[in-house]
Amino acid sequence: MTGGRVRLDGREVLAGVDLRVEPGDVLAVMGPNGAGKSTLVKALLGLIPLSGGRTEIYGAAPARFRDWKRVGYVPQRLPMGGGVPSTVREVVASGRVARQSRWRPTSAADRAAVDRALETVGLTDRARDSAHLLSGGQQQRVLIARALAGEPDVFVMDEPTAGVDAASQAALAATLRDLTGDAGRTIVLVTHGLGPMESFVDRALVLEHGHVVHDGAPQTTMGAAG
Ligand SMILES: Nc1ncnc2c1ncn2[C@@H]1O[C@H](COP(=O)(O)OP(=O)(O)OP(=O)(O)O)[C@@H](O)[C@H]1O
Repeated sequence: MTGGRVRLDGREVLAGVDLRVEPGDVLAVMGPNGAGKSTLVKALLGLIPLSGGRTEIYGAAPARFRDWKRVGYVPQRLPMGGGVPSTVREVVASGRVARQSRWRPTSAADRAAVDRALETVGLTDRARDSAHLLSGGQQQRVLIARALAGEPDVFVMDEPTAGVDAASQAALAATLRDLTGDAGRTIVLVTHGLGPMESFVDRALVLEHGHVVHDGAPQTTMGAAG
């Protein structure tokens, strides 16, 4: 993103953000409530239009980007679709859609990836339940599993551990740590505290009032989970 600006309801929410995420970066986006963190990650993916500046994903403007299987997005909460209630497994399997085509519908590899993702977040035994009937923290784990199932190169996660209990946070941190390092995945995650992720997050971007006030090594005060 270069000079990224976003206006919402006449207010400048992102005030000219420059951010370059390199392959293999593990970046935490931090800052107080309302600083623009969610807006930033949505704008990076083209989910919110910029009012100034530009952003590219693997060299393409979001509207022209086609290779969505490379990107796994974890939104802040499960979108409440108005249609037929989906099971946990169906939501997780939707993370494979960008890998499928009319000519190559669900394969054994897809099913195995969904099984692995469910297992990783500890929801194998809830696979047939309606996702909307799960608790908030469980729904968060469903969204994480959906991104994992897609086996993307880059994960963009908006407060993945919000509302998730300590044991599940530690499990998620271990999963993310395995995706970094030699596995080479790129992670951009919004969080209020690094908590168990402190050992592998190598860069923190701190926003205040839509401005970047820090971009570099995480500072010790950022460790506390929040
Ligand atoms: N759709 C919208 N319309 C108008 N204003 C919005 C909209 N979405 C967000 N905002 C405003 O933009 C600002 C930044 O919101 P954003 O959700 O990006 O903050 P955040 O840093 O992610 O906060 P939090 O830590 O509470 O999740 C807030 O003041 C919010 O009220």
